[in-house]
This record gives sequence, C-alpha cells and structure tokens, in this order.
Amino acid sequence: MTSDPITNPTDPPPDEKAARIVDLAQRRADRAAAAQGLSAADATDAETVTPDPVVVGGPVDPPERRPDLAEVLDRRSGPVLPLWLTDRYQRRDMLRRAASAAGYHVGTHVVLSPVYAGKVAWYAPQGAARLFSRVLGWTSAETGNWHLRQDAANRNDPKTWLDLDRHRMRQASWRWWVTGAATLTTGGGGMLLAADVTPWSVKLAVLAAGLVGLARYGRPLDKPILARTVVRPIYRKLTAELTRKGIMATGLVKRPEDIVFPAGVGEIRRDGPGYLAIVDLPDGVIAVDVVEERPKLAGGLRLPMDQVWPDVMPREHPSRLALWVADRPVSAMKQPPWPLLRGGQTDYFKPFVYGFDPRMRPVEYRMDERNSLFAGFPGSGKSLSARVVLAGMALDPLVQFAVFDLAGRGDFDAFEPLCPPGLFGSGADEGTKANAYRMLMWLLKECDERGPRIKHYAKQGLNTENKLNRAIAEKDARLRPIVAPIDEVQELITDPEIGKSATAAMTSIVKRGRALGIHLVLMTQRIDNQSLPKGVTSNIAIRTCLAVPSHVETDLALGTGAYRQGARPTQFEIGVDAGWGVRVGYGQMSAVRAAYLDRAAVERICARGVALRGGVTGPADLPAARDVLDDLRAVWVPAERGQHWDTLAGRLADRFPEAYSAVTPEALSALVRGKGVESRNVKSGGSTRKGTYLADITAAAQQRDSDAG
Ligand SMILES: Nc1ncnc2c1ncn2[C@@H]1O[C@H](COP(=O)(O)OP(=O)(O)OP(=O)(O)O)[C@@H](O)[C@H]1O
Repeated sequence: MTSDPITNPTDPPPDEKAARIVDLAQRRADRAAAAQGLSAADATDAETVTPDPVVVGGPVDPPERRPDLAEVLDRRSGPVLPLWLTDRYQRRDMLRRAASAAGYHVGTHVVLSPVYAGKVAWYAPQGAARLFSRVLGWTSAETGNWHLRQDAANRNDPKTWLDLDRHRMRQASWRWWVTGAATLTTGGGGMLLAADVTPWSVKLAVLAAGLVGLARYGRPLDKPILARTVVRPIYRKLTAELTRKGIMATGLVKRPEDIVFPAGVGEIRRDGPGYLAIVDLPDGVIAVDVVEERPKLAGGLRLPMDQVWPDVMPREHPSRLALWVADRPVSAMKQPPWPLLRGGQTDYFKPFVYGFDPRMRPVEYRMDERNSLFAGFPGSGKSLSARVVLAGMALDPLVQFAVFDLAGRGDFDAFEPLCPPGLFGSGADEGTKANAYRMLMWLLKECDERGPRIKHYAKQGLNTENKLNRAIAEKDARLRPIVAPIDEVQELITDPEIGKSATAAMTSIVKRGRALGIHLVLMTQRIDNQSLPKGVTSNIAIRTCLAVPSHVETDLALGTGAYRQGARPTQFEIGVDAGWGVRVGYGQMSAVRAAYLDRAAVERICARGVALRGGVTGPADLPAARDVLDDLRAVWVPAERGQHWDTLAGRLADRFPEAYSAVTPEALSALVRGKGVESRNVKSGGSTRKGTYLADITAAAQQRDSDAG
C-alpha cells in the first residue's frame, strides 16, 4: 500500500491561527459577490480544511511490471483444436452423442411418417390452388394493379384508371409468354416422368418432392409438417451476475462486488456439459466455506443441488473457488460407457479409467505401489465401485486375484474363475472369514519372499529401485502382482478372535506389500475407530468415501482434515447418488462416480480376463492355502492328549512361519473352530487353559476327508 498523498515532510506546517483571522475587506467583497449569485472563496476560507499529510513509511507497492516476451508468448486463450478432436474419450463421447441424436431424430420421424403423409395429402391440394392463383395473378399483372384501379374508380378518376390498365396490359402481354413456356416445360417434364423410360425411384422421388413442396406452400405458417424433435434444453446459463447471486445466497459475502473474477482465468466458459466460473472470494472467506454451503448456493442459483458443483482449487490460494454448473442434474446425465467395456487390456503399473467426474471427464485409477479403501454406508455403491477396479485388473493377464466377499451377496462371484484354488470365498459364515484370514497369512508370506527376489532382479538391471515393475513380473511367475479385495472387511477386523491378528496382518501387508506388487482392496460399510483401525487405513493411499452421514466418517475414511479441505461425501444421497464418492490419494481430491458395470458386463470382462490368461488362473507354484488341521497334527507332540492354543500357535509359527507367523492363540482357536472343532479347557504342563485335543482334531480331519470323498 502506498501512503497518499506524499508530501515533503520538511514543509513547515500551515499556521492555524493565521487561518482564523478574518479579512473584513475580503468578506465584504464576498457578500457583494454572493448577492449577485456568485460565490467566492479564497485559500483561507474558514470552511477550508487543509488535510494533514500522512506519511507512514515510504512507498512499498512494487511498480507495475510489464510482462516479458516469454510470458506474452506463453499466453493462450485455449487449445488450438477443440478438445473432442484431440482427446480420445471426448471424441468417442461426441461420436456416441451424434449417433444417438441421429438415431433419435430419424426414429421419431419414421414413427410419425403416417401423420406426415396425411398432412401432405391435406395441404398439397391447397398449395396447388394457391400456386395456381398466384401464377394467374402474376401473369395477368392483376396483383397490386387491381387495387389501384379500384381506388381510381372509387375516386371517379378515369384517366388514372386507364393508365393503370394500359400498364397492366403491357406487363401481361409478355408474362403470358413466360407462363405459357413454363407450363409447356412442366407439361413436357410431367410426360417424360410418366413415360416408361423413367425409373420408378425417380418418379416417386419427384412426385414426393413435388407434393411436399406443394404441401409446404399450402400449409398455414404456424402449422409445420414435420414435428419438432429438437427441444432446447432447459438450463441456466451461468453469468457473472448469477454467480454472484448464488455466492451471496450463502451469506458468506457481504457485497457482490467483493466477488472477483480473476483476470485471465475468470471468464465464465463452457466446460463439458455445463459452465465453469472461477472466482476469488473476499478476504476471510475460503472456497471450502462455499462448498460447505452448497445447498444455499444451489438455492441462490435456483438449481437442484446436483447441478451445482463448487470445488476448491488445490494448487491455488484457498479463497479461489471453481464453480461448475451442469446443464442438467448430474444424476440424470448418462455416463459415457466404460472405455474397456468391449475390448482392450490394462497394465497393473499404469493408470486405467475408473469412472467419471461431474463434468463427465474420465477419472483414472492406479494400482502399483498403492492399496485401496472403499468406505460408505450400505447401498452407497462401494462394492460396485471396487468391482470396477477389479474388472480393470482382470484385463491385465499378469494380475493374480485373491477375492473374499464376507457379505456373501455374490457381487464378486464373476472373479472366482480368476482366483487360484483356496483364494476365493463368498459368504457371511465363519469358514469364509477363516479362509480370508488364511489368505492374509499367505500374503504375509509373499511379502517375506518377494523382497529378496525383487532385489535380485533389480540388481540384474530390471529396475533401478527395489520395487516390482512389469519387467520383473513378466520374468518371474512367482512375482505376479496380486490384487486382494475383501468386501465387508469390518467383519474380519472386529472378529473377537481373529480380529486383532487379522488387523496386524493387514497393517503389515499394506505397509510392506505396496512395493512388492501386493494391492489390498478393502471395502467397509461400518466406519468407526474399531472397524477402521488407523494402522490399516493411514497406510492406504487411495481412499474413496461414498455416501456417509457426517464429517466424522468422512475424516475416518479419507484421513483427518479431509472434511476441512472440502470433502463432502455427506452430500451424496444413498440410492440416487450410488457410486458417487470423494477420492483422495491419486490426483487431486475429487468427486467421482465409478463407471456402472452390471453383473453381465463384469462376467463378460472376467471371461475376457480368463482368456487373456490362457485359462490358467495362477502360477503353478502358488502355495495352496494351508489346512490348519493337518498343520496342527504335524506339530503335535505324540505323547500329548491335549494342548493350549498359545503353545500350539507358537509351534505353528516356528514350523510354518510363512503361514502362521502372525497367528495369535485367539486366531488359531477361531481357525480351528471354523473347522468344527470345539475350544475346550485343557490341562497341560500343570495349568488349565483353553486349547484342543488331538482326538478332536483327528476326528474333524477324518470328517473333512469323508465329506470330500
Ligand atoms: N457407479 C454406479 N452407477 C450407478 N448405480 C450404481 C453405481 N454403483 C452402485 N450403483 C447402484 O447402487 C446399488 C448398490 O450398490 P452396492 O451393492 O455396490 O452398494 P454397497 O455400498 O456395496 O452396499 P452394501 O454395503 O449393502 O453392500 C447397486 O445395486 C446399483 O444399482
């Protein structure tokens, strides 16, 4: 800020007393001037106040800087070619829209064609009569002339009448020739058309064109023959005034002129199927505040909520707001189809399209060096959203699956053919939970084994870092990327017995498996500290929060502070907005709706996945999931009848560390009880604690074998 005005501080201050001494001669002169309607004032007028010069420091504003040549050359108003010409997805979308529009309009007109035929039959004779009378009027030169002659006759002016009539006859004399020639030509053309030499198609086309032409000529102006199939969409064009009105409705800003459209980026423009305005809010108001007040903003704009999408701009100052207003409610807009629906492959190490943002722009997903979390209330669409990620991975032939659906609704059944034996489960029973737990143990073992192998290949020059990449995964079948989804993971985490052990395993896998090509996809509908322990979630990179009721769940799912930064999954409505979520961890935080893939589509994609893998669903040396009954018998000391869980857990961990290193006594008890063996009080080594008897284990194993047989 500059201090203004700048005066010389050494100037002597004005003499105040001198200013108050009245010059009587001057006063008299003033009064005389005032009496004549003039006013006079001198520099020492009593009403004149000399402003005290305020000098606070020196000027600090930098001088206006002229942009240099490089900046001027970098200025662009927009892309050279429209986006739909350069962007593959936009182009496809545009073509799809064009085909759909053509199909709609042609279809409607075909259906209405009998109505059109009736209208032509009705109006064509009227058009013929009208044409005949028009030609006759022109040929006889009566049009216009008749009224003038009539006027002359009314005024009893024979001279004018005769002049007009002579003029008419002069015009008519040559017009009859023209009309005669045209009639002969038309007649000749008609005879040629009727002759056998003219093909039927030409006859019909000329006849139809002639009839339609006559009908158009004969119809009243307000009665078109073709029905109107283009309906102008009812949308509000976003203007600066409307933008200000909407923001003012939030009550956050006092004066509309404080809302500034920043130069260079502030022009309101089309962006996808809507308008985008970028505004700078006044001091003290940040974009998150406006996002928070989205209902009031939508009310101010007089638009439904899901047509109004205020957003923070991550790499801008917090008071810069991006307001996108859709032409139609986004829930009513049809998403473009998933680009991989009909063909194509993916790469675990590269992004693929997951869904679309409100502006219908594709939003990508990326698997390598990440884990995923999908959290949302029942019906928010988390299973189907995660299924899109899995469908994408089904199309990379290198990826192995290990899928557990603890809800048992069958949302993931299509992936069973892609899972090696023992690594698929669907059910809300204890057995499926125990199998999911075993899968985690297997992943822990994979974490242990993969590290040294990857290091070995990295040393050979296949990667510059000790991380899995495609070259290594292709080289060694034991190092294929693993995608392991667990739906309703809270069932496992909150299990009184295996919960703790499973949580510890997941925490370890999430941390260590990332660089080793192991990607856990966790889905949960219960969002609290117990169901989503921090140890697990805080290390998951990509988190999607679908519809939830409050900021508490938002922060638990997306990380502390997400709500403050503008994440509002609370504004999604369960059902209507199913599939919409706020995603963090890949690209900027954004609202995105997963592509909608129904069961049949997923089955087709999985069938393509199986074909891509040549029908083989896992590497030949993939260790089979261990059988806990056999393993217990293997570590049993022959003299013992019964043993405590804690002793057995220790023995298993020593003997089979790859499978049981993380097993707790409670987890072991749950695993064994899942096989139908009771946990009993066992006296061993002088103390009585919970454990099991060899006889029970053997009986359960025999029962299992006979069931299998
Ligand atoms: N991306 C989407 N686009 C459109 N509709 C969707 C989308 N995702 C889900 N839905 C709809 O929402 C319904 C519920 O989805 P889903 O089963 O994935 O919910 P959920 O959150 O997993 O529920 P639950 O916790 O009960 O399993 C689906 O049957 C589908 O009709």
